Amino acid sequence: MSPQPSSITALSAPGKVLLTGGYLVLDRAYTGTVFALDARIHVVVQQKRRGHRRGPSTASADVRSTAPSGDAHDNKAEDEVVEEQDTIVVVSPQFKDAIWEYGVQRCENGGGVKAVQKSKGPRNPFVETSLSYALTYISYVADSKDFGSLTVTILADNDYYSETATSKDWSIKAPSERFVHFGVPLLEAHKTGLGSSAALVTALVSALVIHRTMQASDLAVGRDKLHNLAQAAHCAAQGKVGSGFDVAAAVYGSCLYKRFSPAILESIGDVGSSGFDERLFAIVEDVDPKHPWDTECVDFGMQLPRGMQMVLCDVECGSQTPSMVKKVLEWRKNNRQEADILWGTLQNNNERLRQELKRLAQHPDANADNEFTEVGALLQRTRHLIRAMTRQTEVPIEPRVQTELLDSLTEIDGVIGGVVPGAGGYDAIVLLIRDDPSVVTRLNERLVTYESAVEDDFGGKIGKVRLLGVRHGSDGVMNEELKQYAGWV
Ligand SMILES: Nc1ncnc2c1ncn2[C@@H]1O[C@H](COP(=O)(O)OP(=O)(O)OP(=O)(O)O)[C@@H](O)[C@H]1O
Ligand SMILES: C[C@@](O)(CCOP(=O)(O)O)CC(=O)O
Repeated sequence: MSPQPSSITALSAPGKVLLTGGYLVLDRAYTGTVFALDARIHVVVQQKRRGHRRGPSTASADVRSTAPSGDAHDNKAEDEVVEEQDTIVVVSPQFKDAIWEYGVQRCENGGGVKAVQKSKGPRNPFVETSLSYALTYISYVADSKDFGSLTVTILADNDYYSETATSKDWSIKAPSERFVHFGVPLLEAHKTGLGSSAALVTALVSALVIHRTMQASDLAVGRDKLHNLAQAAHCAAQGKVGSGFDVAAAVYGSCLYKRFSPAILESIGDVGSSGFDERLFAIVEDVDPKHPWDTECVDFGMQLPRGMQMVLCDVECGSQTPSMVKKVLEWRKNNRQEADILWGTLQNNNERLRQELKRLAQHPDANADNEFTEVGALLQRTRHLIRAMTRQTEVPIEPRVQTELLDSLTEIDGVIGGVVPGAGGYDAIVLLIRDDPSVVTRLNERLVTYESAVEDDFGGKIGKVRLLGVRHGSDGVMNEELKQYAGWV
């Protein structure tokens, strides 16, 4: 029997592209311009069973989170709890064998609520941590330890992953279907770098919190809390505190982003540690006077100027962002004077570019010739400075194969300019173009025969270059209608 509509909650959150401010945005002294995309990750939460917990009281069903794993007595205690447990089944039906089943463990001494994987197969840290964080917060604010059993379905728009034979086939056979099958396990799918984990964590924690503690209509007022919860869960799952621009875009949409002070999340501790639920509550509700949230998302929901569009080109490769970040930051530490000049000049130029985009968006008539000349010049200058950063840090931020690609595409009539977004490297590039189908046609024509002809300065290679279908989206997390999931949920 299908559940009643009121027992289903569906939300989605967008992917991102950091147009400017890569590396700079890790430091609060600088900013990043982040655009949300129309590629979104959807999460549908279905209530399977509510309020049926039998047997011992909640307190006696608590699990000792600090128990050594080999302890026979504690394993027995865990087994007993498993019988009582609510179960959460998470499925990502577009991928092979992408199903994770979790038991819900209530930890003692305010350790929170832990999602413990019961099914075999690889773990999914982003799903697992989002469940633990959201359930801990919900159980603290709702004063309820009873979640019932849930089924969670994750559906992602196509462009988060490179095409597979199955997804190509599927798109040809059913062109009007929003979601496709990829025919491979998730771990074998090549990500295109659009921020799937941030969109997933944001949509998942938001869907669970709304499902249990809010009305869908409360989304706008609850947005800051959902942001704080998603940042905390995303950092924990990644095992590091990044700048968080990807989560901010997933929550608020396109914006000028200034990061939060890392100290806000540094002493949260692990799920299960004593007092975790209070610490998480203080972070989500922003009530720690020593560490107030100081994220700045200015002009959120900002639009591109009328007549302009943004496209991305997948280069079928992918970069090792953490090692690149480590190297750039190390260089900056050891070359502070040079770095400050470069960082300052880049920030200045990026800010001018943002202001120009804003001016054009607010005054559509200011671009009478439809050429966006100043935007093109500012993008070229940003690239020039990024290439200086590449040379000085010896990190492939705009490696030669990407310079060649960007130069070649910028020559095309209607292409305003482009950059390697975010951390750069061999990830998808971003182009700003005139919003005219003929420009996309010309781009596709160039890409069909495009082959790199230079030797890369870092030994990198780009594969088949392909225009992704993704465009600027601007909106952050939002409620969704159920009918679009027919056949999947
Ligand atoms: N459809 C999905 N279903 C379940 N988990 C997913 C899905 N898509 C992504 N994930 C989770 O997110 C992880 C990928 O996140 P990661 O941060 O490495 O990449 P990204 O966010 O797509 O790209 P980038 O960080 O380069 O912008 C996957 O390993 C998986 O744990
Ligand atoms: C290098 C950095 O500034 C941007 C990384 O962007 P992306 O994941 O390549 O889109 C890191 C960060 O901001 O967390």
